[in-house]
Amino acid sequence: MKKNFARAFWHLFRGYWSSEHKWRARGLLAFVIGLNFASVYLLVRINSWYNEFYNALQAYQAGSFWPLVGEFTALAFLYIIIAVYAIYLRQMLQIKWRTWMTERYLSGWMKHQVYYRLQVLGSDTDNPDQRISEDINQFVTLTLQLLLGFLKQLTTLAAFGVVLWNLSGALTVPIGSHEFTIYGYMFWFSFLYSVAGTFCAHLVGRRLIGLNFDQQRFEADFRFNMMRVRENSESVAFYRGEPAEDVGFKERFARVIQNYWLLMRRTKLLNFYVNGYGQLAIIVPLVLAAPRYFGGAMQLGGLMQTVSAFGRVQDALSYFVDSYDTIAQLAAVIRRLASFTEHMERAQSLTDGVARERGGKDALALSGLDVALPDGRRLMRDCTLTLPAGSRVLVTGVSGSGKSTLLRTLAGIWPYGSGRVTLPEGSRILFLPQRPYLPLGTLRQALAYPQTAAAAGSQQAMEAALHDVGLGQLASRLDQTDDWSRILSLGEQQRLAFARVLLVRPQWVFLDEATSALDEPREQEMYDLLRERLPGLSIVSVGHRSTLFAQHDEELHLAGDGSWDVRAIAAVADA
Ligand SMILES: Nc1ncnc2c1ncn2[C@@H]1O[C@H](COP(=O)(O)OP(=O)(O)OP(=O)(O)O)[C@@H](O)[C@H]1O
Repeated sequence: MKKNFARAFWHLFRGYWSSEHKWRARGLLAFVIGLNFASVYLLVRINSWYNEFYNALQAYQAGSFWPLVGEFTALAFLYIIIAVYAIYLRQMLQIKWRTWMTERYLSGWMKHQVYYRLQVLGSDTDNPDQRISEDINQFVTLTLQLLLGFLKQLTTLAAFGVVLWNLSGALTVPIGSHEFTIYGYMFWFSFLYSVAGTFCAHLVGRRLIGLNFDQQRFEADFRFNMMRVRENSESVAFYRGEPAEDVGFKERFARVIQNYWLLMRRTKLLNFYVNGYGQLAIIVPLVLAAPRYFGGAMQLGGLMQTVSAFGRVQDALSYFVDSYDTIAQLAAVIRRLASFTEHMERAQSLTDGVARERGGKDALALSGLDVALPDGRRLMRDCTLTLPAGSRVLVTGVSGSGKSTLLRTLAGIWPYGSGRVTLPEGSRILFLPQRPYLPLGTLRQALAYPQTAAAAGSQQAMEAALHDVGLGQLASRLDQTDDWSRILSLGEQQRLAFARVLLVRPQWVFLDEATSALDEPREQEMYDLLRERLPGLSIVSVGHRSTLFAQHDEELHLAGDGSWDVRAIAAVADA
């Protein structure tokens, strides 16, 4: 498990650091590490300044006062510059790394229609949006934070450990008739103090981890509940579901508040402890060093330097123990990202069972085509068929017989099956799903999709296309940005999709229940429009309505058990 985890981390980590940006990235990282070392060095210098300064005060050396204040100012100034840039440059590295990873994941998610295949594979529970936006950010931030933090605190511990050791001298403790000498006793005490202190903080604070986790969960539930209502506002309004929703809201919000009270109480306890511990940390080194001070082995300067060094060693040690929370967080992020990466790689490497090529002169040819489900069940078996240019074929069959899946196979987005699909060479092909997708943005962008607004056609062509499909009233709103999939009725959206066909001017069009929300006269108008404006257009439609027969010449019927047959529509009508 640990080995897998380390491998997963390495897999996610190494990409950027061995990419084309590796030298700049490594250089920047080395520079940031160097700045961190420099800041520790300056802290050591400031720490020994305490010694000189307080000794000068104790000896009433007025002449040393201003030079020492000047030295402190210079050291502090340098420290500020270094501390600020260490953070600024770390963030720069963070943003570069995140950009690189995000771009990689976005292109991986888009490549080979992985965003769709993940759904087909049933791996969509992974919330790709969250993985790509939040988890990558967290992975990068936490990794750098831990890596640089560890290095810095390790250096601090080593540097101030030595300072403290040198300052402590030896403490002789008489026990019975024996005398024990503890060398570097201040160092050992600071060590024990931090370990014991952090352990107690853990005892008091560990419940907070679970409580915080629950808090996030309850907040998310509450938010999700409101989002559901927003998304389904019309249904809720029709049902007059406000009282039921109100109960749901209150229940979920009560959980948020209840847990927050627990969180507050536990935080109060922890704050008592943390503040007490912090105050004690001021007095403990003084008490420990006092015997040497009063014994004359140490001057005021040494005492003050000891207090400061004690604080640094203690901070550094606490950092290691406190980091377990961050490590746990990073571990969770790595687990989520690793499983997402694995699913994505699996989806990418899923080879299409059906060979797809361009070549048939103007004709669409299927040879030995099997369309299957992920579990191996065949929806269509051994289909060999040639549809010449200008064909108008209606695919029929009972619900669930595989009509849409056949279209997916022809579109090359369905990986399960075998055989060969040969698409007409050099023809433009367009697939229209039942629910047209309208991207965010202006109506012009929605109309142009999947082309860009600039490539789709002139203002005139767009307006004409809207008029042709009976949406002339929208022509003046082409540049209006809105949530068009909410504003337009499903029937209007379907007509917009027909306007897209007029703009793309394909030679082949595949319609998957693309007129299901239109009334029959409108449906006929749309088919007539295609015939009139795009003569020679080949049409393959999926649909249930009997009126569709009149728009097609042939019927491809799927029986649902894998068998299929093609018949001329006239024959169907005569029968
Ligand atoms: N991603 C998937 N994973 C597993 N099975 C699926 C998946 N998508 C579709 N199916 C199954 O494939 C079968 C055919 O579905 P398809 O949508 O092609 O049918 P259809 O003939 O178009 O139905 P309808 O007329 O109801 O639209 C159904 O039994 C469906 O449950």
